[in-house]
Amino acid sequence: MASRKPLVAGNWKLNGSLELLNEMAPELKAVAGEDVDVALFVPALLVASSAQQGVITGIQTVSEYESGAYTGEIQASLAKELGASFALVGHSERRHIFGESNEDVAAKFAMAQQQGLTPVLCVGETEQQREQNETESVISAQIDAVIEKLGVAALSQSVIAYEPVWAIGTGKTASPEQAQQVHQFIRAKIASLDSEIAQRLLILYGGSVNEQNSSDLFAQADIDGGLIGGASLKKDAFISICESAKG
Ligand SMILES: O=C(CO)COP(=O)(O)O
Repeated sequence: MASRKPLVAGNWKLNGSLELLNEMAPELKAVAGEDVDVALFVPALLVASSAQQGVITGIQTVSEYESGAYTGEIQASLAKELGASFALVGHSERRHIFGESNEDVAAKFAMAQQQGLTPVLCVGETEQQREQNETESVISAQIDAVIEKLGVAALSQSVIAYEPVWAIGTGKTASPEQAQQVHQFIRAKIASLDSEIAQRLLILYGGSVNEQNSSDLFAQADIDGGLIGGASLKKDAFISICESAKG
């Protein structure tokens, strides 16, 4: 079985500051190492500073357009040039607040990859969809949009983040068993198309991860780290979450 190096990534969303970045960067580099990769999805305007300080850096969204008359959009190629290595695509806040469809997300995934960024495809169901037993079909459709556009091989250069919408920013974490069940479903779904890609794929969990619950979540067989919102803005909490992902 392929061994997977855990990745813990902070998603600062529309929060944080240059000051916080300067304070956290040295400590994040110190905690990262052979046992865990640590990344930060900072607001776009902080990407250059974060990367210059040697932090593995991601951008929170990219435009599906390469360049041109699209005022306000974020150019994937420029994020790459400024030192980003990852791009979040399809975060539930982009899907639900900004109306991004599965097809939009697949287009952003394609553009990120085309420009040399590793896309982190966020998937997850709402509370209502879970209650109606639609979790697997919703997540399948979110992943299939990418596979239909680019083929399953595209997933070999990507990361998937399972973030149940009902667990984001609510303090209601999925239990380790609930999360593992969905992670296992995602890996099995991809394995049915390509087992090697599935074995190597990092699948992160996100949604109210904190320093109390991270160890149990990360101990699950198919959970390869986390995507951390609120707790990634608190230095000590975030460092302790990163530590807990080490074997
Ligand atoms: O959306 C998230 C990370 O992308 C999760 O946010 P919280 O950790 O604040 O629930």
